Amino acid sequence: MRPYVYLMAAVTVDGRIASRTGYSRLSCPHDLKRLHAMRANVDAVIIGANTAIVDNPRLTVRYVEGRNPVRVLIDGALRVPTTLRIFDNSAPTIIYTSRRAPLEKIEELRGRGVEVVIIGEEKIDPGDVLRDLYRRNMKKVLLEGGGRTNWEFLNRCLVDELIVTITPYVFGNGVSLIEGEGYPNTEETPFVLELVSVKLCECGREIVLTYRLRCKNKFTQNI
Ligand SMILES: NC(=O)C1=CN([C@@H]2O[C@H](COP(=O)(O)OP(=O)(O)OC[C@H]3O[C@@H](n4cnc5c(N)ncnc54)[C@H](O)[C@@H]3O)[C@@H](O)[C@H]2O)C=CC1
Ligand SMILES: Nc1nc(O)c(N)c(N[C@@H]2O[C@H](COP(=O)(O)O)[C@@H](O)[C@H]2O)n1
Repeated sequence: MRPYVYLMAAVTVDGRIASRTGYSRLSCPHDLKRLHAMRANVDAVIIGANTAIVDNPRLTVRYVEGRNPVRVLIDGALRVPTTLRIFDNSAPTIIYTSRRAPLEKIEELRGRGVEVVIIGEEKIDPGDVLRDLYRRNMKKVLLEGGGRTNWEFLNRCLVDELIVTITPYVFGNGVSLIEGEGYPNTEETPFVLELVSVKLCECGREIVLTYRLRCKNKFTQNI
């Protein structure tokens, strides 16, 4: 068993979530409210190491009323600095890392109340992460990027709903919503996307697309 997985992001018209310099503040105030309402609705928010390093996010609920989700970081090499805001104790934080992680860093973080879970030899299987979160009674989680982490989950059919806000910008380069090895055509994807809704954002210049993902039978993960 695993939690239901939402993937939420703001993209430019050319599908980038960040520019080549790492700039990613694409959401307007209403879109941020939507993001924070989603955070308040889920049990955990998951990010990858680059997002943690580049954005130094809080991952708390601030623009709506609601409780903070558990913050989950996936960092195979445990290369994030220990000074990040997600280690500030304003909400629980769990790190999933591998046996490659430096022991001193693990000890330091554990000493500061961060839960460090060693899972895997090098690469972390996102299915293992979801199974572990489910065992901790987490039934709904939000994947908040970045592109590489999105690919790791999506490529294994581990995303149930995709909520993407298209914002009125173009970067021409940078980080894509999904950053992976890619698919050669529209047939060879492990999933299909079913359109659920198209909404104009309250700010007036953005479009919010919601898709449900259906995993093609032969790719269904047995978790
Ligand atoms: N506009 C938006 O909505 C958002 C934009 N961003 C932007 O995305 C950018 C970062 O994206 P990316 O560079 O693609 O990196 P990322 O944030 O997806 O992190 C990738 C890293 O996470 C770790 N990781 C992820 N999955 C792993 C696994 N299965 N096993 C082991 N380690 C794993 C690895 O260290 C990997 O290099 C940032 O600039 C950030 O600002 C991030 C979230 C939302
Ligand atoms: N939905 C969305 N829209 C954007 O424009 C974004 N830049 C992001 N980024 C995500 O939000 C995190 C920042 O969170 P805090 O404000 O620090 O709580 C960032 O790290 C990305 O995960 N998302």
